[in-house]
Amino acid sequence: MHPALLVQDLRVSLRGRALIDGVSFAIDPGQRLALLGASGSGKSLTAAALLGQLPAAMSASGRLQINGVDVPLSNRRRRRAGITAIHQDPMSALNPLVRLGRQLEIPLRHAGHSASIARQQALELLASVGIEEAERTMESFSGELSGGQLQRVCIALALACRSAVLVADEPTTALDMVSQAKVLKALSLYSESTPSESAHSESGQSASAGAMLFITHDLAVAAAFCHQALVLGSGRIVEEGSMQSLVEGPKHQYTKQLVEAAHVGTDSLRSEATS
Ligand SMILES: Nc1ncnc2c1ncn2[C@@H]1O[C@H](COP(=O)(O)OP(=O)(O)OP(=O)(O)O)[C@@H](O)[C@H]1O
Repeated sequence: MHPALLVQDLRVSLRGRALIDGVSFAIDPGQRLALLGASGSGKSLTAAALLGQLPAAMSASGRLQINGVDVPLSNRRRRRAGITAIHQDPMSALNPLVRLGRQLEIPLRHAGHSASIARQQALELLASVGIEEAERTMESFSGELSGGQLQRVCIALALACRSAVLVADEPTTALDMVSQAKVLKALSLYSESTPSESAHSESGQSASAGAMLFITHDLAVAAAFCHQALVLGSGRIVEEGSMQSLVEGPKHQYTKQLVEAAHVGTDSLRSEATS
């Protein structure tokens, strides 16, 4: 079996300066890999390279495979190749002139669903990410929603695409704790669903459970949500392994600090709650 996502020796440079320097990893179907690292370590550039969204001045080399098929890093039409993004900035993903319901229905219709099934699934996806007034939201334009609502619509849109690989860059930062929990649940259902359960079972298009690259600064969320972790430092991998081994026995200085800070945060919250 091929990994859903294979990245080998990824390099990104800008005017001869290496910003990403030989990053390699693989994610199997149904697995979630946390991409951790200090600010400026190269997380977003790694995601941008995989998504074909690097700034024009940068060049990328290396190998990218999705479900065993090579995808040229120069190819910008990644959704067709089976990789979709959840961006930090929802406005960049949504068309302000098209009703949100229509935007959600387009990938579902492309997958071969009838208009009524596509509408039903769009409503279900909105509900799954905690949008309470799903019917009204379907009729709305992006300018009529709050930042947190828009972020959840973007997540629903990414799930509607049902790609083999989902790249989520800090997908829950703008959300309250309740919404965050709902979104993480919806994302985990996406990565765990099998062909018979998937949104595309009707058309037979979806091949297997989704793989996810999950970029976050929040170790607690990563630990609860991801199976594997990879830590970047100055564009290189400085630590990798199972999420559990990373939390229980961090080796690199940055990872140790991250684990320590997470403990300090939890301990101080606990002592505040009990004092
Ligand atoms: N458009 C750009 N032009 C020049 N350098 C850039 C550009 N974007 C990123 N870089 C540089 O590439 C490196 C990696 O940046 P990147 O945005 O990937 O970091 P990050 O790990 O995602 O950080 P953060 O957690 O703060 O989002 C940094 O040194 C940054 O200064």
